[in-house]
Amino acid sequence: MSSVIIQVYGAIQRLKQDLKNLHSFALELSRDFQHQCKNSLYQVLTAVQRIQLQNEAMHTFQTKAFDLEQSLQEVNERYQQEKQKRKILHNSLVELRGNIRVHCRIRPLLPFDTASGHSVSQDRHRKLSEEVAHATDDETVLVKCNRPGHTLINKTFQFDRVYSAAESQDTVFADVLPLLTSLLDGYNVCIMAYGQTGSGKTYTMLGPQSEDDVTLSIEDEPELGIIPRATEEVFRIISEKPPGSHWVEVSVVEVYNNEIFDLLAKDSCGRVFGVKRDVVTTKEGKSDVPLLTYETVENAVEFLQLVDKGLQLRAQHPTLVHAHSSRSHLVVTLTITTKAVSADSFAPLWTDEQSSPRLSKELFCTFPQQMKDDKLIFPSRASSPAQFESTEKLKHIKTKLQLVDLAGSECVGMSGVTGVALRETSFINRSLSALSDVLGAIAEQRSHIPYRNSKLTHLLQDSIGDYFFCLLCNNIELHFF
Ligand SMILES: Nc1ncnc2c1ncn2[C@@H]1O[C@H](COP(=O)(O)OP(=O)(O)OP(=O)(O)O)[C@@H](O)[C@H]1O
Repeated sequence: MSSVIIQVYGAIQRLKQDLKNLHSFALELSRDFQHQCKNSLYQVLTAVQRIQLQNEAMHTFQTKAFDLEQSLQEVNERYQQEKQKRKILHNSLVELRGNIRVHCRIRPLLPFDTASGHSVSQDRHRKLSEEVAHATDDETVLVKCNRPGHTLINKTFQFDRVYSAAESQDTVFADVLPLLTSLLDGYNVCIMAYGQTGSGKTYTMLGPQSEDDVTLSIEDEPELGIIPRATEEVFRIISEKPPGSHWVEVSVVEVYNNEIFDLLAKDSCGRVFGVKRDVVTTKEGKSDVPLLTYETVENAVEFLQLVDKGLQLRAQHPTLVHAHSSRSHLVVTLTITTKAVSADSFAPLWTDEQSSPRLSKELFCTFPQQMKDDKLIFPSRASSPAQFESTEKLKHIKTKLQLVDLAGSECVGMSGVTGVALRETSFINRSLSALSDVLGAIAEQRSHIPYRNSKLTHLLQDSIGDYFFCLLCNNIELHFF
């Protein structure tokens, strides 16, 4: 019996020991578990805290981004408003100076003016070697009219600006520059050189002409004229606009004996040859030359190469005064197409109040019919930019820059021309006279402007109607007095 009790007691002791072991194992387990839970909880809490911090940072960032976006929008709106104001001010300034402006350039006395090769009389030799016209200030030219059998008369003529013989191509171009900004603002612009044969029209518009290759930039040839300089400037302005928003097409024509010749038309071998074209008025009242060749150009170099090709075909004949006289009017047209990004991207620049007739400008007209000291009023017309003629539906707006090197005017009686040359001279003088009529009609604000009286004025109709800038070139002789 006692051995049974002992066995039971032993079993109870072992069970106790097992229970004790189990208990301490359970304790250990629970301690581990608690520790792990604590760790996980800590990690979860840290992660939550991090997320909270990130959320806060995100929120701050979002608020800042929103603020920045708003101020960017405000700045952008202010920039657009300032841009509109700049356009208004710029174009008002251009208008205040006059939609039609006539500047006079006197060219220096050159060696060939007195060269013995000239078949001129002794009397003319004497007159040629003395300066008969000079600038008395930057708006006045004094001309000594000293004709055989007449008493010497000094006449003064006033222009918007007079350039003396010493003034550079740079100075002349500086006055043209603001018009190019207007061009990109949606106005058509016409810049032309008018004057007697040999007076420096081609030099002013293109630069010195050589038999060699065309000069391709102002760095290579500082004497470059208005045409290459204006093109460089147009491409410079375009480079500041969004890529692909503007493109430029070029046409080169000459008006010879009242006929229009396309100087960029190519034959089947790709060679350029002058093809006769006609000018018509479209149903929108614009001038257009059907089938005229337009070449797209990407930069001023490409443009000059094209113009150079066209120039090879231009009619030239020697006159008594000038061995390489251009006998045709050269019209280089840059058509700039602007992609309108939105309906209001070409919002009107003028309010009604602003478009009311502004300053009238007094000019002495310098064209043959008005040379007899007539004082004409050239009002500043409140012309609308070309874009206004487009409806909102249109996606593209076209503006034209027409650069014109007119044929030399000659006094038929004094130049001694005969035959073909006489015919050329008579056509040249008739078209210049038609140009004078058009400008007179615009100046007097007549309801009918006789653009169609000559192919030259018909061709230039759109640009003369907006901004017209004429450079009256003078050499030492002024035959038309
Ligand atoms: N401001 C100037 N400075 C230096 N040379 C000039 C200037 N103006 C003109 N010349 C030179 O005078 C000559 C005649 O000039 P240009 O060919 O430009 O005359 P034009 O008016 O175009 O003549 P035409 O009507 O007969 O073609 C050229 O040799 C030209 O280089």
